[in-house]
Amino acid sequence: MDRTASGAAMVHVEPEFRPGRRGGVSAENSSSLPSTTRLTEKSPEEKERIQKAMQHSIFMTGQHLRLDSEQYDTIVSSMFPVTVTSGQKVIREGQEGDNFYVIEEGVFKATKMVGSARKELFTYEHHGAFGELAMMYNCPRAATVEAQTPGALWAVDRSTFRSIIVDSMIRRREHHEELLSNMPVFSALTAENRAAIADCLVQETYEDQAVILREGDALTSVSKFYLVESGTIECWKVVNGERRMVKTIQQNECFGEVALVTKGAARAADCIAKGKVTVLAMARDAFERLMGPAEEVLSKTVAEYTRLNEQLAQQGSRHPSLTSQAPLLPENGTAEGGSST
Ligand SMILES: Nc1ncnc2c1ncn2[C@@H]1O[C@@H]2COP(=O)(O)O[C@H]2[C@H]1O
Repeated sequence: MDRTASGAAMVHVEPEFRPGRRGGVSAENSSSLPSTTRLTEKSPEEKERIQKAMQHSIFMTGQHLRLDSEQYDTIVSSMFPVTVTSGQKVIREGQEGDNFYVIEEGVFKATKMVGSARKELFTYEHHGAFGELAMMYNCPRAATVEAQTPGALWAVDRSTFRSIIVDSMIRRREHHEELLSNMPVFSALTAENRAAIADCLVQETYEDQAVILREGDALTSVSKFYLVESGTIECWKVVNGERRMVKTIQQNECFGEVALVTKGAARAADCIAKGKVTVLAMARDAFERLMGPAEEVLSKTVAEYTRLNEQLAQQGSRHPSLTSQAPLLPENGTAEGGSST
């Protein structure tokens, strides 16, 4: 095994698919992928290396593409390692795109011809990703990317990349539409409304005790509305100076609607993951744009919470069923806005 300048191990492979290199070939999701795609099970060590490499890519962390955990896993399974030598051109401007690359290690310089001179665009210092534009827009490579040191990359080929993204988007929409059809809050919506909502939902996962919303937090432009896909949310609220668990929210139910419906009110309760939780989050602007037809249902929910809170406030002592060991809230912010997978 070779070592790069910084001493990290590099795996030498040809820049092509390596079927079944480690473990079995995963059949999951493979039916809609090109026949050339090999989904290879990655070892825990490889997964860690890929995850580390992807963390530094805005594109791959989903801020750009909004990959959910399923899409992310499929991309990881289809990745194959590529090693390059110093001076090697990984991508040539003007050529047809072959692969999308995530940097594990190495320095790479992107340049472009401007007039008769080659202009430096960007230097990737051991992290980042490149090569997505030609894949997504079916256009020639917009720049040349050359290794400045020996490097290690993870690559996804063009047709796999395209079909994972396109196919995952379709499957994700269908999955979301099915979930929405089981959620009472969406019962008044038309199929078209639901399809539009399905497209803008982003899956987020939270570990046990993660604080998703915190009572008293003001709404911001990145505030969200949440649908519980799996798991349980505990809602805690200060009532008469005492912090109590006031509600549990389960699969197919929603939370975070009160502040959005009452426009500008602070979050009315802490919403905390009980065990591992998966939610579908809807951005505030999408909520305001798309949830109009659900206004009546949402207003009823808000009225029910108001009634419940009045009842709780009138209770002289703690109701046993409403109390339990209150989880300590971390000092700093909530998970809202930054924990999509
Ligand atoms: N008793 C309660 N009063 C108000 N909101 C509650 C209560 N119990 C649970 N919640 C949920 O907790 C969420 C916190 O954020 P929101 O106020 O936007 O919306 C709130 C409701 O979805």
